[in-house]
Amino acid sequence: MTAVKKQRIINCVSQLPYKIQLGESDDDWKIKPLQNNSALFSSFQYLNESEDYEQHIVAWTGEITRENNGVSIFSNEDNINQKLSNDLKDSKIDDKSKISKTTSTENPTHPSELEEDPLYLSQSQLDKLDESLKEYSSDENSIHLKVDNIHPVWLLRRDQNRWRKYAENVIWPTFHYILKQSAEGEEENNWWYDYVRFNEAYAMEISKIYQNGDIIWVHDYYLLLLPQLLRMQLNPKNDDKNFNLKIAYFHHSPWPSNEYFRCLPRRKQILDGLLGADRICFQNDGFSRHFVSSCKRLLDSTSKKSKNEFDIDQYQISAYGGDVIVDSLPIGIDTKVYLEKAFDKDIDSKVLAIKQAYQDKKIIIGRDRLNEVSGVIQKLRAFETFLAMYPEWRDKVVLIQVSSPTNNKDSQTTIKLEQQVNDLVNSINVTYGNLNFSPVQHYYMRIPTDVYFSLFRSADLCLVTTVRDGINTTSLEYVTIKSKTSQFQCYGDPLILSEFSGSCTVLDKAIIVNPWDSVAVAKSINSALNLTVEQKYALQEQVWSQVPTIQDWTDKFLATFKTITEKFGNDPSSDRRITPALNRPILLENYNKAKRRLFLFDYDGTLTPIVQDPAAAIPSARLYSILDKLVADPKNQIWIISGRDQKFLNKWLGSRLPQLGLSAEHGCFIKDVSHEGWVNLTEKYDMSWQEAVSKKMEEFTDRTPGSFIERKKVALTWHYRRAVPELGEYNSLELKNELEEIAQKYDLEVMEGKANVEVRPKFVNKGEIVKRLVWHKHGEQQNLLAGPDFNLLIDDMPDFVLCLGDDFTDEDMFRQLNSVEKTWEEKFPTNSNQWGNYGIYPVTVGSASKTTVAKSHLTDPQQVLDTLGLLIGDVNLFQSAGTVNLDTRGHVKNSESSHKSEQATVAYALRKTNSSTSIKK
Ligand SMILES: O=P(O)(O)OC[C@H]1O[C@H](O[C@H]2O[C@H](CO)[C@@H](O)[C@H](O)[C@H]2O)[C@H](O)[C@@H](O)[C@@H]1O
Ligand SMILES: [Mg+2]
Repeated sequence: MTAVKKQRIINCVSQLPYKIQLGESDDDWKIKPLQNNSALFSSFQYLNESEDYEQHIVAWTGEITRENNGVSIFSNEDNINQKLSNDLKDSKIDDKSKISKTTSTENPTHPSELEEDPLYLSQSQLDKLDESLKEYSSDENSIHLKVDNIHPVWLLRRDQNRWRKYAENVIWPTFHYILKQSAEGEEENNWWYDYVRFNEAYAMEISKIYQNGDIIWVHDYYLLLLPQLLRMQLNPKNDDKNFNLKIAYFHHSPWPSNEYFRCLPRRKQILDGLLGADRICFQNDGFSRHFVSSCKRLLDSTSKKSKNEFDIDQYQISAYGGDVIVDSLPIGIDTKVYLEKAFDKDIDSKVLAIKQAYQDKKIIIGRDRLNEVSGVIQKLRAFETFLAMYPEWRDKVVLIQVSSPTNNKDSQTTIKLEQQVNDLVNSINVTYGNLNFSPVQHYYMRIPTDVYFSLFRSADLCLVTTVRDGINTTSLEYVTIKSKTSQFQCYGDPLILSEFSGSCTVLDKAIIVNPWDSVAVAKSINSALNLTVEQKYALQEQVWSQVPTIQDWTDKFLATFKTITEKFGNDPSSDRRITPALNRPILLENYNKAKRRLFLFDYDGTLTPIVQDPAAAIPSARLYSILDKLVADPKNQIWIISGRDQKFLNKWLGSRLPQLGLSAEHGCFIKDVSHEGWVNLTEKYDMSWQEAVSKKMEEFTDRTPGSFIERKKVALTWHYRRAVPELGEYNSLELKNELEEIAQKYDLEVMEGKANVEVRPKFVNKGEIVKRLVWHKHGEQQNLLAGPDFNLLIDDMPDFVLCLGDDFTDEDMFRQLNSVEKTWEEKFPTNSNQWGNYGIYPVTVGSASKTTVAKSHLTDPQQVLDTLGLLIGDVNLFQSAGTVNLDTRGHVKNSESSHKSEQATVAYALRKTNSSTSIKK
């Protein structure tokens, strides 16, 4: 019997669940488990043990450190943890000398030492580390997370935490409603380029292991560009119909309202990056709604709401018909493991120690990261208010607050926050404490899990006052631990939970508070501490039933994803092809190698952004400068193929740049490169239709305030951008229907443009123009009255065609180019280039989910100009994501910086060998 093939899942997370350090010798790798992100890691563990799945994990190694003068960063942390453990064990926790001041971590391996050490690892060291990691991660006997298939992402540049900067300094604050004073300065640009590289490095690693049918599951805000990059990297070969790229994304953090999200300068690239996924899932429906509204506002998407199989709201986001599913599913925890681990004998003795230390006192526990949104300040203020409002509790309640440092612990903001916390703690302890007792015990450190469990078990109340988070697993863990009876009566002690915490949408039966209202929180603390045993138990029963398990979360997520991919996969009416972003590095390589380049540009919405008034959509200085450079290269032929009339195109383009070829009114008129005369291709056509169409349009203009008619030589355009949107849209459909009747009579085409309806003769269109321009001897004068020359040899025609357009009328150009490519494949099968194609790029300008026959997309005119700037050498490759080959240090492969870095590695190794030989001597 053949074994059933397991479904492969490639889980992509920002960092491996391990910390890596290089010891004294060159191959002495030390690996330790990472403490945070335990909920997600439990899901990995679950999948690793599953019989149905074969899991692969792709993750960055995190900052690899060196042992500093024999002092391990691990031993330092262990020392700190040991200190708190000892405090608890020795019942010294209320020793005045320790509690009056905040305990904080001191870290002897300061990051600056790492900055100066660019970690020049030799290939053999890397191989050894790879091996050690694989051994460590799959070690059956160890207690850390076991992962059978681990694929580390190497990024070993100087200042390794550069890879975190954009995510942590720009995205994270915005997602948590913290607006930093920031501009698109050079520093932020560099962070962005690193962010793009970080995502690129993942795409590369995944492309090495990807097999058709795999589920790729991307996690959180470090990897927002990855879904789209994967669509670019993992394109089907030769339009393989069985190719089935399945990408799911889960967002662990909050998603902000559009008002905040749109402050991000790279907002469109971010949305576009994410929309490469088939499904985008959030912690709760509020976040999903924010995301949908960002797509609507920024990408002109529409959305349809329905329910999924678990009765959860889901949105089908469509921009011009393409679909991405957006929904929510709050993450859970491994309750079984918590219940096992928190109740072992060792922890019993620690609980006993704490209980004895606070024999006659109620214990309130708080455990948060120390950052601007965890609400530690709000908690302390509320506790202070509580002691002021309820004097009867003074000396009878202790708040043990454990605040763990974040990666940003050395930032000015965190230092200031730490100072504020210290001041508040001291002020409360001075006001309400005495010689023997301080009501607030603050520990600024990471604590080991046994201490964490013992504190939770000892607590009479847990206080979570976060002002914003994705989901607060601390509250889930607390409720879980309180669900078990034990000798220390820890069952059912209540939880006070902030209404701004993501978990409050899950644990809505907990005691919910507004952390900004310290009086209300103080009252809730008082009521919670006064609950009778029966009340506590009743409350606990309800809250406990709401805790989601990680197993359930994983199963539900995958089940829903299966339904989504199967439903769309089998539904013939659904066209959910997501158009990959244009692969800019390959385009650049192709451009540089090409000898005969043809550019076919639409104008409005492609070279200039759409604006209210058509007369105001004039070329920018940047566009002129790009066109100047493009036309100056004799290999290039540039054509603007637009719906605009000759007058407009002449005025703004032709008179300034006579080298441009122009086509006006959707193919009705044409003017050759470097010539002045126009030819009217509709000259012999009966124009009596104009009267009937104009009359109809006038009728609708009267009915639609703000609308107007643009009269060109041949085509007529009815614009409604300045009308009330709903009325404009509604009347445009009506008008279109009525015009169709006239169109049949005169053989016209009625086109729905961007907030317009246009009419022109059917036999001319942009595609016809493109056909004659491609089937033409490159560089030679056009015979404007003759058609395409199908007898040409491939070497006479362009070997690079970049066609850009944004709306429906441009699809004719793309369709034509696709057909040219097909014909060339048949006619000239041996003449394809090194990438196996003919250098033809039909590119739509708009979102990834737009329905189009183009092969790739660019988001907007700004990205169009960036791409053209890239070709003429004005723009850096990392202005926006492409897909680039990177070396292990994060340099573009074969680039100058990559070579320099390689040389430096060799020089470093040599220096090391020399110095060790001279010491030996
Ligand atoms: O083929 P194109 O070059 O893209 O031209 C298509 C139409 O573009 C113009 O209208 C559109 O752009 C205006 C300016 O941004 C905007 O106000 C309007 O709502 C859009 O529909 C132009 O006015 C038309 O003549 C072109 O046919
Ligand atoms: Mg356009």
